[in-house]
Amino acid sequence: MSRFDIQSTPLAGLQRVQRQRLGDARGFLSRLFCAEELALAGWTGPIAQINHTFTAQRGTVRGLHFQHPPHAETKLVNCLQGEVWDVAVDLRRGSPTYLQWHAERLSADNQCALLIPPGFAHGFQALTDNVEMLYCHSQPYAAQSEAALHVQDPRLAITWPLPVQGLSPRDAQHALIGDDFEGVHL
Ligand SMILES: Cc1cn([C@H]2C[C@H](O)[C@@H](COP(=O)(O)OP(=O)(O)O[C@H]3O[C@H](C)C(=O)[C@H](O)[C@H]3O)O2)c(=O)[nH]c1=O
Repeated sequence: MSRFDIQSTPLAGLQRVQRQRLGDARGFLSRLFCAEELALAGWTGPIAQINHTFTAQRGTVRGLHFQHPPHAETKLVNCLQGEVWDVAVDLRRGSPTYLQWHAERLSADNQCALLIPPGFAHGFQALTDNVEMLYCHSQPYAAQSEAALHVQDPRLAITWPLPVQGLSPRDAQHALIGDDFEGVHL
């Protein structure tokens, strides 16, 4: 029995993954990851690292982060507490949807995750206080391969449901996309 309802999005490879809860009088069991099922959605390797983040204040935005090869990664982004506006930006050089973005509301209630393929930047806005996120990464964190875009970059024109706030000092100073920006060469 499938434990995930996997749906495509307008950006090729970016998938909305809804977990199916197995509930009973005590509560529920929900599967976060299944190598066999998620291989069908494009996750073909082992999980390299799992991260847990807590974001205290509604309105806070984290992102837009990505890694260049050889550490370009697939991410499975889960919201286990609260609700977020989760954004992925297609940076794949040559993609017909290059620099386009897509967002999904992820929440503990809707049990939805976003499977983000290599070559995408990721960010989110907390829509509630006390948001907890759990990320599965197919590649290890590699600071030397990491890059980022500004969450309010006019070339992306991402709509954030709430006024952007709480950027980290690092996220606040990411450069805007210039004519020399080349995206991610996969
Ligand atoms: C991304 C990352 C960071 N770190 C270290 C580096 C810093 O010392 C510290 C905080 O890093 P940063 O401010 O980049 O973390 P976030 O802004 O919360 O980044 C997170 O939010 C955005 C939306 C994402 O997509 C990232 O994948 C996700 O990790 O954790 C790690 O040890 N592992 C990691 O994978």
